[in-house]
Amino acid sequence: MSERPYIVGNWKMHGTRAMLAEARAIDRAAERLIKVEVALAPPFTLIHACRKEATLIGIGAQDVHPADGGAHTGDVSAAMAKDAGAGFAIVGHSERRADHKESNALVKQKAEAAIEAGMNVIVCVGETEDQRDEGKAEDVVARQLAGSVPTGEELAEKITVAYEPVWAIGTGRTPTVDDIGTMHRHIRGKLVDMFGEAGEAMRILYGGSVKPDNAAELLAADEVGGALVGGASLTAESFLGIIVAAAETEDD
Ligand SMILES: O=C[C@H](O)COP(=O)(O)O
Repeated sequence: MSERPYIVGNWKMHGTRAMLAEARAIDRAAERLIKVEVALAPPFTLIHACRKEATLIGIGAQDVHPADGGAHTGDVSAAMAKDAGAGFAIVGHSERRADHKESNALVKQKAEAAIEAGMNVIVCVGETEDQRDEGKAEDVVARQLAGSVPTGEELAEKITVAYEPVWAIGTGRTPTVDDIGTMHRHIRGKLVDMFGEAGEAMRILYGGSVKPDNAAELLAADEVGGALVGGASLTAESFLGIIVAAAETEDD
């Protein structure tokens, strides 16, 4: 893959202003960032401050509401997230699909709203353990892609897909490198079906228990263009360990 690896930290519901020091430290490791595209998705409450503290890396939102605005207590629109400093939005994370009963159709609306507001999107897909055990993982991911990813060749460069097997998130368990490669090739095929030639260049990230000590191996899997990192993105030390591993894959 020609593009630099894309390493995105998803802080989930972690972080007060005390965490800004971590964002600053990640940003200051500028010389290592040349070979790697790095971004953080802090909670909404820290987007503006992270954007001010960290000038080199991307800053994004973990979700957006599909509507432009209105009577939606507690929600944040794409335009509001962008105004706070977010350049991209994660949509369809399995925690939102599970905690908030988000359907594929809703995820697609959110992705469309984010793109309409001028942001890029990371659309998350991934099977549960039961679905994998039943041999349904590829079908589940195909349905999620068909239902959640906005189509149109001109949108391809704005969309990244993150494959996150639900059973690997926060568990310390990961699929084998072969299984990741198999699923990423499957996703690539679907993206080419959906976007034509433009689907060849779309980035596909792997997420689920990526750590400094397994990052090199996971990032080397077929069709893996980077990582969506949860727990190991919460300190600069561990996140930088993954970034360094990603940079080293580019040296090979
Ligand atoms: O968005 C990130 C993923 O859910 C992975 O989380 P994790 O690295 O803590 O397993």
